[in-house]
Amino acid sequence: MRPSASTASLEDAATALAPLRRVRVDLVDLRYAPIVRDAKGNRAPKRVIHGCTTSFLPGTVSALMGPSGSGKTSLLTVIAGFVDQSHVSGNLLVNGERTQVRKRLVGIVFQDDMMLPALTAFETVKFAADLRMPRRCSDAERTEACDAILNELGLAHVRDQLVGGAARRGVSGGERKRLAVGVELVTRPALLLMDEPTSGLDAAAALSLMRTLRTLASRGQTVVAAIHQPRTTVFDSFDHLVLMSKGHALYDGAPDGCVGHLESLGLGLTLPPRTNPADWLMDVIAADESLGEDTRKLPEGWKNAKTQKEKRVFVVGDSDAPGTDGAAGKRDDDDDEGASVWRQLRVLTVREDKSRRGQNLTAINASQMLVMAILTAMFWWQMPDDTDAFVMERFSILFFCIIAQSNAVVFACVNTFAKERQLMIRENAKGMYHPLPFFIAKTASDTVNTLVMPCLYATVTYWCVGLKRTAEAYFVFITAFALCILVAQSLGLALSCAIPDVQVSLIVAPMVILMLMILGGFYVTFSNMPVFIRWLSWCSQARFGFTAMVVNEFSGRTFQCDPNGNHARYGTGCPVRGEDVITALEMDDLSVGQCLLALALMQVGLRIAAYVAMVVNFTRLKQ
Ligand SMILES: Nc1ncnc2c1ncn2[C@@H]1O[C@H](COP(=O)(O)OP(=O)(O)OP(=O)(O)O)[C@@H](O)[C@H]1O
Repeated sequence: MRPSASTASLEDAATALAPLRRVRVDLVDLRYAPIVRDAKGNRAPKRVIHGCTTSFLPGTVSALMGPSGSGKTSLLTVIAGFVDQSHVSGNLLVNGERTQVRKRLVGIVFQDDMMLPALTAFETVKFAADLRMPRRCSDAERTEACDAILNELGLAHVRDQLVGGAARRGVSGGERKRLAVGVELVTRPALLLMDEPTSGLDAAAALSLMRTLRTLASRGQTVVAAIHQPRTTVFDSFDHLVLMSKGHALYDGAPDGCVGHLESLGLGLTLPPRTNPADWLMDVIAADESLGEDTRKLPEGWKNAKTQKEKRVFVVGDSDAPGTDGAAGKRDDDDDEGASVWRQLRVLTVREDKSRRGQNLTAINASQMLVMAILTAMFWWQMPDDTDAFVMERFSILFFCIIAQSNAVVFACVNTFAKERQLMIRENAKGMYHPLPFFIAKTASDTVNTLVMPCLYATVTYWCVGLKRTAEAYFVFITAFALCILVAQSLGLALSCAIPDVQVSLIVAPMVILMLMILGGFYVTFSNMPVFIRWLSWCSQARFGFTAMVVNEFSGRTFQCDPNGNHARYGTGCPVRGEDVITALEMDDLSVGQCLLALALMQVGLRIAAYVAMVVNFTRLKQ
């Protein structure tokens, strides 16, 4: 890569896309049996790959083809090292060495490519480059490489267009697939694995993508694509075909030899004229699968085939594999890992912020805040501060502020994290970053973005309804409110991280927050709560936030008695002392400072709990 020049030339593209080294992968009787749970909850290994022996060579495009459930995706994830290795047996050889492919040398594109819809095509590739390119690369070199990649993949015209998604139209399906390839190319991987690269694309887009894969292979990349039922043109563009069914290999060799092999088995199989071979192969496999596992003919047919016996299997220790750099040919670039932890933190913080582009300060959010503020102001407008008739109203508006915003924040947090976590799991498995910088970046972004609208609402409400009119009281109120909102959000995040099922966390989180609200002391005073549950109020952020606000609002004040009112609840004296109100509400056991400290500790504790749950649940190697 050359350090200067802003426009990516063809030469730049060639360099940016050429793999760092050439890698040959040999599978020798590779088996994969993950532990699965049945309906009764019993755990047992499930044989997903039954013994696969094949070779993937640099400079070639190989296809793993087979019906749904044949094990194509599983084989790709096993090769990429994305599965629990204790469930894998047999040999996986990389340039003759029994080892896993180094993460920096492999790029994997999943069927459901996950990208952040609010980023542009260039930003998507650039963030990947910032996280994955060698540390010594300058920013200019990264930008140059990204432009070269976009040019090469035919994406220059959508460089500054948003990726988009279901809610917002962005790049087309074909462009999206190519962009997913581009994200992987930033590390110049030797081995590119793709799951269903052409699914959802029309004939022209599918062929164009295949041409791109061929170009990559021509530069020395080893390309392996799992594909279900390709069109004839796509089928013809492969160099190598592995036909699979229910974890068994049915054929392995040149694509044009596959039909001949099946026809030669003596099963009366013949490709009808003017038929797409891929369609016919799927029909033949479906018929064979319907015979049942013990009476199937095709797996046995391949085991006994002459071509199978003649296949040269690469052996352990043979590091002079033809067409590779050999195990000894390891290059310095291999050792240059991606971004440092500080760089990861910086890049992820910027990405987190950009990925929320258009989400926080939208017209809808602002309108929602305005409507809520108008409604609140209407009901509690400018309460007189010298009569006890409005003591109850002061009390209720404080709690309403907490409850109105906490629920919305928790729900938004669970929803947002549900979308982010799959991407995080994938990127973490690819070794793009450590979970800690991701979590810190998320916490920083959450803190800023979550508070803007609720604090605006609380500020407008505070002055409209006529709460204590001093700057100091407002400052305490907004601090208690902000901490309360942040703790509620952290609780939502901790629950999302602890409960891997999104649907369950969407049900549990609002229930927990409602429970904590009831424990806040507004609806039921603490002494009237059932003893067995009263202690839980010490875990309620609403209790601390509400107590801080009540003490802040009422201390040091006196209220004249309304002649028609019943002030007995707040003490016998008249005028009513604010301290008597606090005592009557059973909120005299904690000071404002203690409440704020408790909220701050809860915030730190919940974030730590969320991080631990995230690491335990989401950053293990699993897809
Ligand atoms: N971790 C796992 N736990 C349970 N079952 C698994 C696991 N991994 C794979 N399988 C099972 O292995 C079989 C093969 O799945 P795989 O996704 O590899 O098939 P595929 O050929 O890629 O299918 P498709 O074309 O539909 O994507 C399926 O029955 C799947 O349920």
